[in-house]
Amino acid sequence: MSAIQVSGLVKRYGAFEAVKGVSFEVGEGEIFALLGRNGAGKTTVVEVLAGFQRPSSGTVRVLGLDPAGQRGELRRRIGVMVQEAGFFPDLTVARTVETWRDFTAAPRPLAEALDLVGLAGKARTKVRQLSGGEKRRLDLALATLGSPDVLFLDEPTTGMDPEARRDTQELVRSLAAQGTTVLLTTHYLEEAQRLATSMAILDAGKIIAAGGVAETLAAQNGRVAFRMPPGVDPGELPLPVTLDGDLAICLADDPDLAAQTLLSWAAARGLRLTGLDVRAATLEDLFLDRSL
Ligand SMILES: Nc1ncnc2c1ncn2[C@@H]1O[C@H](COP(=O)(O)OP(=O)(O)OP(=O)(O)O)[C@@H](O)[C@H]1O
Repeated sequence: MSAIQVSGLVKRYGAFEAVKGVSFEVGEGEIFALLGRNGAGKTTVVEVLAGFQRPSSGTVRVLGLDPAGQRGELRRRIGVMVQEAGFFPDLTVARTVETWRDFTAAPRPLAEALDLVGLAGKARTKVRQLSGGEKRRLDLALATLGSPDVLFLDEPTTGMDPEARRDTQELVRSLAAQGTTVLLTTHYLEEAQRLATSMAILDAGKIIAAGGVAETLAAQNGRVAFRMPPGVDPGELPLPVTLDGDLAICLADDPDLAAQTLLSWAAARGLRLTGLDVRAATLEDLFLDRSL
């Protein structure tokens, strides 16, 4: 059974339709990334799934439950990390976690909760003295306190330094390996590519691309870029290119083969292709292609 099912979800704020008929499913233990630029509707979808907002129409199920109608039951089984956590600034990190433990069924011990997110050394620090990235980590400690079956992470690594981001990604991966289903939103396409098994790209409230990350990328063209040798007309090249200044860009489903073809062509003419850059498709390419 899918852990998350979204079918024809519409969410209106007054006359404004923020989510316009979105459908997707997330399997148990899967990491699913919801991508999209600012205002695409990602947070709205998470809020509906977590039971903070009612859908205007459409059906949403999390662990087979209706988040709006069965919120109490669902709350024990999900963890939510939202973009702006409402901490008490004068409580210490330890007190904050202890307070949350009181409201959580079968919570992790305090030390384990802090250790999990790398905040063990900050137990006695007041929340208002934490950096932005440390606050995100505290938020993650609270979201994972009850070892939830489904974890919603809205931009979990925003504001974190590269090391904390890596640690958080590692934690998300290990939680998923233990069976937790994770739905995350992110602006970092590289993060989605590294973590998620499937994804959907939202644009202005609609899904414009969705599927398995590996399959979607395999269907996307890779890219060969190089500086145009002086005096060469693009029409002379063995493969079609587009020009960006003197940078020639060739899109190809097999970029290694395209690079070989171009290099052989250049070698036969005694030319060099400087600045040669060959790479497989990334989510970034897909995102730029689809949101034009
Ligand atoms: N409570 C609300 N009332 C009115 N409009 C809202 C409300 N919440 C969100 N919106 C609008 O709905 C749209 C989607 O917002 P949402 O926060 O879901 O986007 P997002 O993809 O999460 O963006 P970001 O990446 O900036 O967090 C935006 O245009 C936003 O202004």
